[in-house]
Amino acid sequence: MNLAAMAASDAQPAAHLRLVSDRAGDASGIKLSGVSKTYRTRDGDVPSLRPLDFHINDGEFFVVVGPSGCGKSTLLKLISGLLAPTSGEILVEGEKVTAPHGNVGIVFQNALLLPWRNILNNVMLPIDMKRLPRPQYLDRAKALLRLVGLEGFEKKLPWQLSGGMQQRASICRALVHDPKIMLMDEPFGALDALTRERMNVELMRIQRETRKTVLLITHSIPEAVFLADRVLVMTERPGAVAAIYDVPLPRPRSLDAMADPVFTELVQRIRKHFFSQGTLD
Ligand SMILES: Nc1ncnc2c1ncn2[C@@H]1O[C@H](COP(=O)(O)OP(=O)(O)OP(=O)(O)O)[C@@H](O)[C@H]1O
Repeated sequence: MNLAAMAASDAQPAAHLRLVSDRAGDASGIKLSGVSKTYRTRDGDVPSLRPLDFHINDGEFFVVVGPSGCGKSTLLKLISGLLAPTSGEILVEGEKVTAPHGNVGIVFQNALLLPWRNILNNVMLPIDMKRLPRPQYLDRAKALLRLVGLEGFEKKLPWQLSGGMQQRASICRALVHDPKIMLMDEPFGALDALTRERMNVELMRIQRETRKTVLLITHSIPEAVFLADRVLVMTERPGAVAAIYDVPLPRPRSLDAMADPVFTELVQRIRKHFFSQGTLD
């Protein structure tokens, strides 16, 4: 049975696990209308995303889970303007995305810090690349490093920091030009389990303090439920929306939230979308 059919065949979810619709018509946040992507290659077409329609609200923590190769990274590249959709339209803050734009900061799985630049100068990289006035952003870069607990490490080189610290620096780099939106592609996938949990708590705090809209991609269903206001579940490639779930856990959340019956029920429910394929943890 395919994922959509599986989702449809399930019994009606309890009220707190209900599928939710998008709040269309709002000009803020991110709005996708009929967005699809087919890669044209020498070996033929690779349909990667079927037409997607959803809206991410301003200030929302929105998490996408889906099987490997279903088009999650493609989705992120489309929203950042690094790729053009084959069909449809993406609006970020009410403006149509036609090219890479400054409304987003991106965090990848690996911190990708430049080894010859110290931490502060790595955080300042977008400012240097965009030729923005350095003095104006220097205090902001230092304040962000303070926010993520890296005060005193400004002059260190990346190899002198742990993996988790490097990833925190890369979050500062994504935020230094003060974008409205943070796009995160498996940001903690390369970290050990304990560091990853700590980074999740840290990330929620950063999002609360900076009030950014976050779109985060993960393979981990528990991580998705722990972090998200809403979780979008994708089908296998070409990816489509299988379901969108509200996460009604109160904020701020601590790791104790994972023991809440609402958390475990929601993890189970999302896992049902995948159990037959065994594609997620
Ligand atoms: N530049 C490209 N040219 C051709 N096909 C591509 C290209 N980039 C991605 N694809 C294909 O599109 C599909 C979706 O890729 P994408 O990287 O978006 O998936 P994903 O869900 O992020 O995967 P994963 O979870 O394994 O990281 C895959 O089948 C992939 O092989």
